[in-house]
Amino acid sequence: MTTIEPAETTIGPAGTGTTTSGLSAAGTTAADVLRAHIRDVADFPQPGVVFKDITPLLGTPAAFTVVINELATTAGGYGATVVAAIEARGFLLAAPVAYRTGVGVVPIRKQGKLPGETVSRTYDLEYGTATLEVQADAFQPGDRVLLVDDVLATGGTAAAATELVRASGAEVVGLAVLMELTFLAGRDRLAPLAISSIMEV
Ligand SMILES: O=P(O)(O)OC[C@H]1O[C@H](OP(=O)(O)OP(=O)(O)O)[C@H](O)[C@@H]1O
Ligand SMILES: Nc1ncnc2[nH]cnc12
Repeated sequence: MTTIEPAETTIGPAGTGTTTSGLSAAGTTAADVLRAHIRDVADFPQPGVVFKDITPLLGTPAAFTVVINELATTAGGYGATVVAAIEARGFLLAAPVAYRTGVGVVPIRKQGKLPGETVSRTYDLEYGTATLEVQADAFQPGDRVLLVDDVLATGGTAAAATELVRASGAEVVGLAVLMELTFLAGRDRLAPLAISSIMEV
């Protein structure tokens, strides 16, 4: 496998010395970088929910690189042979993580989007109900699958995705997310699944 090291890029205000390695001389971590590029939106998509908007992160190449590299390191640590991307925001993260890690990416989509035979699960999330699907032949026997998403909240989405992968005959080695809303206890719901989050809220 070819190892590609991205060019070291300075991010943040000039002179802060934060780099794409995720660490600066001052000890800035990937969590610090992520926290600085998340926008809280009150009462979206419904009253009482504080929505964690990742669009500032997506729009800041150097910060995005730090975060993708961190997720790719996680994927390598789990020995993942394939990354499963949870629609929609998970797609934006899982594809570059798969590319960086040198593995394939499988889309886990909302209902009605995938052709051919699919496996599906309906679940509740922090603000509603949804159905996820994966193609029945998406995984090979022996695949070690890392689920990738932006947010772990109640864990409903990740639980459904885990069930889908297992029903397709593959092993889920873990879940990697940008952030975990700890007050919603998704981690407890998913136990004993291995979960890696860059930052906790
Ligand atoms: O842990 P949970 O309570 O299940 O919530 C987490 C999920 O909620 C959001 O997805 P959403 O369904 O809003 O879809 P989107 O990415 O298409 O916006 C988020 O991207 C996670 O997938
Ligand atoms: N508060 C939140 N912000 C962004 N995505 C979410 N998914 C579930 N809860 C969320």
